[in-house]
Amino acid sequence: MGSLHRASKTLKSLRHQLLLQATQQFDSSSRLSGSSDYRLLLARALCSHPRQNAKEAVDLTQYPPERIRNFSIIAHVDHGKSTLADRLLELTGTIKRGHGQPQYLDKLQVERERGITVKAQTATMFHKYNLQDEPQPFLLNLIDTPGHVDFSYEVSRSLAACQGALLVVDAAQGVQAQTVANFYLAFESNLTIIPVINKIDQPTADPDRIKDQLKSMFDLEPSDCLLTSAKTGQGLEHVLPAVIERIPPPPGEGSGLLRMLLLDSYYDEYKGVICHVAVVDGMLRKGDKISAAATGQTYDVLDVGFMHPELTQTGVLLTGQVGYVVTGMRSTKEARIGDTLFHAKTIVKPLPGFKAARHMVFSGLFPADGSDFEALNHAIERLTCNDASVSVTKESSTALGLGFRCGFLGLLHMDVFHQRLEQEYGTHIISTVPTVPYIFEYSDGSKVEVQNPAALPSNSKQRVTASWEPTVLATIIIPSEYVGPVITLCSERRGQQLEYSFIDSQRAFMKYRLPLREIVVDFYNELKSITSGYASFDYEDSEYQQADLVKLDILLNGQAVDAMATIVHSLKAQRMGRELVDKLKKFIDRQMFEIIIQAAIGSKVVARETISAMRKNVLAKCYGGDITRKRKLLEKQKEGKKRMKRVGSVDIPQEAFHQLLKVS
Ligand SMILES: Nc1nc2c(ncn2[C@@H]2O[C@H](COP(=O)(O)OP(=O)(O)OP(=O)(O)O)[C@@H](O)[C@H]2O)c(=O)[nH]1
Repeated sequence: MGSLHRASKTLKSLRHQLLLQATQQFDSSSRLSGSSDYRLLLARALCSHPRQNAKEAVDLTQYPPERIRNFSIIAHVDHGKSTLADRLLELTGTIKRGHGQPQYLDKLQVERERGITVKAQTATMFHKYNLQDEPQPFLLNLIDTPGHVDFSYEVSRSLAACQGALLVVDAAQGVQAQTVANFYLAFESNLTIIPVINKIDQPTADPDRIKDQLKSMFDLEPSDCLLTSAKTGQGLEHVLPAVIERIPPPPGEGSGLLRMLLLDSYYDEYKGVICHVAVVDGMLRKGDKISAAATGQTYDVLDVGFMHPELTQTGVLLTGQVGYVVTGMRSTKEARIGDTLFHAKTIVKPLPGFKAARHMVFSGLFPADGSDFEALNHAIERLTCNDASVSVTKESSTALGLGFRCGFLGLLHMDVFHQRLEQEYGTHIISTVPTVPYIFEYSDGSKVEVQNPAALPSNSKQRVTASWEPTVLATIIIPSEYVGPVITLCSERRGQQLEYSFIDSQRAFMKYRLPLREIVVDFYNELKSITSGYASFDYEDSEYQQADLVKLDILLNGQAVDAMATIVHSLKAQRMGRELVDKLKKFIDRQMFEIIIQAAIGSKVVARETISAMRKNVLAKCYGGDITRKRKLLEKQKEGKKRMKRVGSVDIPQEAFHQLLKVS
C-alpha cells in the first residue's frame, strides 16, 4: 500500500520539496553522481510540467535503479503463471483481493475464455521490504508472459526488459516442454532464475521429484526452489523477498542519454497508440521530443506513466523503469517492437533488438458473404492495429471472391485471430487450408517463396527444379509408456529423431526435426490423444530442408477451386487427395446435377468421388404405357442435366472449408 501512502502527499508539498532540492543542487549539477542526480533531474522534470494531476504525484525519486526489480514469470501453459501474478498484485495492494476477475493480466476476451495468455502484460507494484532492519520501498515490474508455443516470441521480448524470472513448474506435472524452452530463453538472456514449484496443494503434488528434475535438467539447486500454491496462498510470502534479494537491479546510466527499448504497442480508442517501454538509460519526461531508431520518425511525448496495473500518469520515467508512452503515432505499425527510442537530436547506440517474429502459417480469409468484404477489411485493419504480428495482403480467389492472405505465428494464433474477428467485430469468415512458406526454384534459376498454393501454377512441376520446406526443432516430453506411439507418429510425420533420453524414471525427453507443414495441422491434438493428454510439446523454427513438393488441386466438375489447393510432399499426395475428396463428399449437399470431385496433381487425377444428382421423377405422370416412351423421357432428363452441369455452379458450404482444415 506504499503507493497510496505516497499518493496522499499533496502535489504542492512534493513540488516544493523537489524545487528546494533542485535549487540546492543546481549549481553543482556538473558533479552529479549516484541517486542525487536522479532527484535533480526529476525535480527539473516536474518543475517544467506544473499542470500534472494528483495521480502523477507518485514519488519516483524513491526508486533509483537499486530499488527496482524487473522480472517475468515464465512457465509451461497452465502451470499457474497468471494466477501467481494475480496473487502478487494482491499482496502488494496493486489490485484488491477477490476483485472478481481472475487472471487480472489476461485482458483479452479470448484469453479469459480459453484460459490462456496471448499478450504479455506488465504491472508495476510497490513493496516495502526490510533491508538491514529498515523497511525500504521497492518498485517491482512484473511482466506476465504467454505459455503457448505460438507466442514464445512474446516471451523473448518480455525477457529483454527483465533481469530475472520466476520459473513456475506444476508440482504434479513437473518439467514440461515449454518449461525447457522458457528456461533456455531466460538462461541465454543471462537472467537470474528463481524456480517456483507451484500447486503444492494438489493431492498428487510431489515437490521433491520436481526438485530432482530441475537439478538434473537445469542444474537448479533444490534449496533455491520456492514451494507455493497460488490457489491457497501457501508459501507466497517467500516470493517477493526472493525477487528482491536474488534478482539484480537493472543496469543503466541514470545521468546518461535516454535510451528506451520498445517492448510492445497497442491501439487505444481514446489515447491512440500506447507503447510499452523499458528505460535503459537516462530519463523520459512528458513534453520531450523522441525519435525512433528504426523508422527515423520524431514524436512529442504526450503522456507517460506506468501500469499500476491500469495506466497511471507520472509525467516521467526513470532509468530501469518499465512504463508506457503515448506519442502521436497513428498506427502500431510505426511502433517497431524492439526498436530504440531516444531524445531527438541526440546520438545514441541503438539497443540490440529482438529476432523478428516469423510467420509460420498462412491462410486466406474471405467474408462468408462476398458483399461483406468492406466490413471484413475494416475489422482486420482494426484488429491488426493491436496485433502487429499478423501479416495481411489482399487476395482474390475465383471461388471465394475478394479476401485477404494472412500470416500467423502458429495455428493457435490463427484460431485466436479468427475468434477475435468474429467475437469483437461480428464478422463471418471462411478461412482456407493453412499453409507454410515453401521455397521453389525454377529452371531459370529463380527462387520464390510461396505462401499461397494457388500462386503456384498447376503444371509447374516441369519448370520447378527444386523445392524446400521449413522445419522445426521439436521438444517432446512424455511419460515413458507412450514412447512407442510417439515415435510412430513422428516418423509418419516425416520426423528425424535427434535426441532421446529420460528426465527421471517416469518421463522421456525427445528432440525431433519435423517439417513445419506436418505439425501445423493437427499434430498437437494427435500427440495429446495418443498420450492421453500427457504429452507436452514445444518447437522452435529451424532451417529449410529440400523436399519433393507438389501442388494438389481440388476440382469440382473439372474446375479447379483455387481456395482449396494445397502444397504437399509427393509421398503423401495420394493419401491426402483421397482424404480431401472423401471429406468434401460428406459436406457438399446433393444438387440438381451430378458433382464430380477430383484431387489432381497437374493433369494426373489421384482421387475421385461423385455426388449423384437429386433425381426428379419424370415418370410420375406416366402410368403404364409403352416402355419406349419411358426411355425417351429418361433420355430427355439426362440431356437437361448435362446442360445444368455445364452452366450450374456447385454450392460449397462453409463447413466443407472448415473440414479441410483438419486434413493433414
Ligand atoms: N490447485 C491449484 N490450482 C492452481 C494453482 N495455481 C493455478 N491453478 C489453476 O491452474 C489453472 C491454470 O492457471 P493459470 O494461472 O491460468 O495458468 P497460466 O500458466 O497462466 O496459463 P497460460 O496463461 O495459458 O499460460 C487455473 O485453473 C488455475 O485456477 C495452485 O496453486 N493450485
